[in-house]
Amino acid sequence: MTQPEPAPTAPLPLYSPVRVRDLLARHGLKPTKSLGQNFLIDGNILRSIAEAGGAESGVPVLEVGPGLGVLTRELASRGARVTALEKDERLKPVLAETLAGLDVNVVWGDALDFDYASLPAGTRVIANLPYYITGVLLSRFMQAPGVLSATVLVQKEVAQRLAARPGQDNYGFLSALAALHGTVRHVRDVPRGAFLPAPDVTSSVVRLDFDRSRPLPDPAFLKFVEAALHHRRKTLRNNLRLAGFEGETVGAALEATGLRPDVRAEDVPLEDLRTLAQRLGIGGPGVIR
Ligand SMILES: C[S@@+](CC[C@H](N)C(=O)[O-])C[C@H]1O[C@@H](n2cnc3c(N)ncnc32)[C@H](O)[C@@H]1O
Repeated sequence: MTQPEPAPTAPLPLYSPVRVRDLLARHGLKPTKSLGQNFLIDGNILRSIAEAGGAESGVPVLEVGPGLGVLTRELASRGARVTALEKDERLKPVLAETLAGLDVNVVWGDALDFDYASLPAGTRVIANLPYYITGVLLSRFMQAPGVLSATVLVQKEVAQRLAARPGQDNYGFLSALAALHGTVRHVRDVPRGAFLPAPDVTSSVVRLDFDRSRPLPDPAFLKFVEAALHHRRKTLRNNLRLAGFEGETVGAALEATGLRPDVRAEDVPLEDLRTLAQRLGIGGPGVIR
């Protein structure tokens, strides 16, 4: 009697831990901690990042750090026009394998050296960011006129900082920067187990939408805000003095703005920082919007 043929089993998806381990082993790779290499191994999370980020047919998408290509595949299979920036050239043969048949523009090099101003209008950034350069990258996306939104996986603590308002825990320069460029929405938390290897902390997906109908904030004003919030728990007066402003001038400007002389930097609304900056002669037309 002949045995019935075993039913064909569906191949495991690319993001499954077995496939990810196999890819790494076959290419002789170990994730590099200093490059923030924590690879996603959870299909639900991948899909929710792609969906929340607006990866749709014909949409230009920028991904920083494609890694093994699992998120990249998800984005490209939805028809998005993906450009992916990757620094680790050891991943060349991996991406050649995992992105085979897909039209993805992989740019090899440091994302910190990329010219974000060259991105086409309507670009959506969608990425599981290397955590060690999250802040710098977010500020580059905010300041790139073509970028409409950034949907990114970041440490939960960074997500909280992005969404914080003056007077709240975690409020600081990153929160002010985000508020000056648009809005922040918390999409979901992501447990450590969704990555291989697991990072030390919980992560979150956040979506930042940038209002491109407004001019970009004046760089001098941004510098002023950064200085004002440098030691956020100290007084605003002290921070501005440390930044080189003369104590009496700051005192008079605080009084004229209706702020207490000992107001803590983290409690000052952005509108008041704008008024104060104008009183101190900082920034051009972008200061008041
Ligand atoms: C958190 S992993 C994300 C990998 C993949 N997208 C995923 O979700 O599984 C971060 C990726 O960013 C890459 N990377 C780190 N620093 C970079 C840099 N300065 N420029 C470009 N890519 C970088 C790492 O090599 C890694 O592939």
